Amino acid sequence: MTLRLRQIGDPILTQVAEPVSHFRDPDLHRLIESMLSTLKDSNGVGLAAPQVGSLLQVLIVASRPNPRYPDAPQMQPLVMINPQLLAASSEQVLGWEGCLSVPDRRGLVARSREVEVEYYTPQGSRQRVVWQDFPARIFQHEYDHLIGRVFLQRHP
Ligand SMILES: O=C(O)C[C@@H](Cc1ccccc1)C(=O)SCC(=O)c1ccccc1
Ligand SMILES: [Zn+2]
Repeated sequence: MTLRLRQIGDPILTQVAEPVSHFRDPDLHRLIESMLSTLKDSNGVGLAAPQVGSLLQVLIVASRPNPRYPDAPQMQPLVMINPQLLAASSEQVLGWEGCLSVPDRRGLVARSREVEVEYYTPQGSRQRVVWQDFPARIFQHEYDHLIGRVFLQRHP
């Protein structure tokens, strides 16, 4: 089922998501399936649960080569539950971003070039990953969604 993508102005996008506590909850797995199909239908490279109305710490990173990042890796969508940013390089890079919740807007955003992340898979196993460049950028964009930050949004 494809879920409605919340747009800028929807208060849920400025709230902080809660950690997942029950990995065997069938609602969690229904949410993950819905996010994967929403991501596919929207042709995005990332998605965070608040964007589909769920204040849970679930995000997906799905880098693929594209006109702005032609050497981006082609990734199977990676579902990350309760992600934690363990380290972020002080070296930052400016790059173009879009947001499925802010249609028709592109913006230049400074992000750490490298991140180290710890997360849980839908099966509940703890993993660590180190990303650079576009996957690192996508992660930081999605991680912002989990703490109620939307790119280019200036709080009045
Ligand atoms: O709103 C989102 O979280 C999805 C967003 C993720 C993102 C794109 C670009 C940089 C960082 C994070 C999108 O997928 S926007 C639409 C899109 O498909 C796209 C935009 C720019 C480059 C490649 C794809
Ligand atoms: Zn976004």
